Amino acid sequence: MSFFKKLRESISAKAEAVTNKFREGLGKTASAIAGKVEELVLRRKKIDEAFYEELEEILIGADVGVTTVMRLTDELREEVRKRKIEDASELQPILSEKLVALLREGADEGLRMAESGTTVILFVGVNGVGKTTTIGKLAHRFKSEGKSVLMAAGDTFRAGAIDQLEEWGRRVGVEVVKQQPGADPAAVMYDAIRAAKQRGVDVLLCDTAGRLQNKTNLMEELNKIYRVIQREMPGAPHEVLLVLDATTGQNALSQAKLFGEKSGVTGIVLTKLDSTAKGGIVVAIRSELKLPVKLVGLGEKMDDLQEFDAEQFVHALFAGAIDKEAEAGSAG
Ligand SMILES: Nc1nc2c(ncn2[C@@H]2O[C@H](COP(=O)(O)OP(=O)(O)OP(=O)(O)O)[C@@H](O)[C@H]2O)c(=O)[nH]1
Repeated sequence: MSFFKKLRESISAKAEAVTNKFREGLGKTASAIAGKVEELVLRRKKIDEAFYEELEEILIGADVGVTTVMRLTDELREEVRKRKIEDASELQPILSEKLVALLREGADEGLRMAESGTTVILFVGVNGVGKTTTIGKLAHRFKSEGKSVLMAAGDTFRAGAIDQLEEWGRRVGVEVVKQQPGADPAAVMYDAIRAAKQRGVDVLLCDTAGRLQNKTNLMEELNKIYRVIQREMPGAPHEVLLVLDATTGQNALSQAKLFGEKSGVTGIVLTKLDSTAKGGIVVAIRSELKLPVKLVGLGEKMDDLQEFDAEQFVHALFAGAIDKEAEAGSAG
């Protein structure tokens, strides 16, 4: 059975609404990757060196990252040799198969939740990447699953950050633990953990500051927050999620390297995938950082946050080709 067929069957078993979200949100990246690959296949027809070169350009242009692209095309060459393929049109399903495999590598899918008591999730990342929005969306998600949620306004540095979180709190009906602007964020976390324990809250979502002007201070501040949370609630934080803006492309990758080394990041949230044609950055993050992409932002609305799913992602990218194959299949 062709990989597209298998993928289509696996996807159709998943919730249709989620599939549509991925398809809508990834439209720009799909044109930049699958759209161009399709055009290349039609134009070149045969798989030769020039074909691979153009394919590499397309993938690099969509921010898949040079190292990952080289790895992918090496794997493709080997597969093409093994299967004795000459016709370029047979390559699309193999490319998507390789992408799914790569995105799944060592993947620890889904958020890690506490076995009992409060799950604490700490969000880190530079200003403007979408941290507050992600926390608001996730609070909404947990609430709609019937969980009790509390948010901690740990960004005491940026004017307006506390208000912004409170605004989300009002919108989704979740309380925010806060102190005055300029207060010690670790003290906010202390209060928040105490409140979460007292009230038996299911999930505590913690915002942090993202100024990068002084890296050492930021890392020290994050470490202090981490230590307070750990001391007050052994086993927490259950996740430290680094929020990255997909529209910043390779810059997101360097932010991840910067944060990853020192702040105990356990996973990535990639926001604004809907606003970029360079969603290939997901693949680069997965393959170059060995960090799982746990959540993706696919729009500005409350329910535009999805758990990352390698199959959904690749299916959304190649949806056009997959639909065509399905039509051809049903016609024949
Ligand atoms: N299109 C789109 N926009 C998003 C997404 N996530 C966040 N945004 C927008 O990105 C902008 C910045 O989001 P914030 O949540 O304020 O960013 P932040 O990281 O909290 O910023 P600081 O509080 O300065 O650290 C807002 O206009 C959001 O609406 C997404 O998935 N898609």
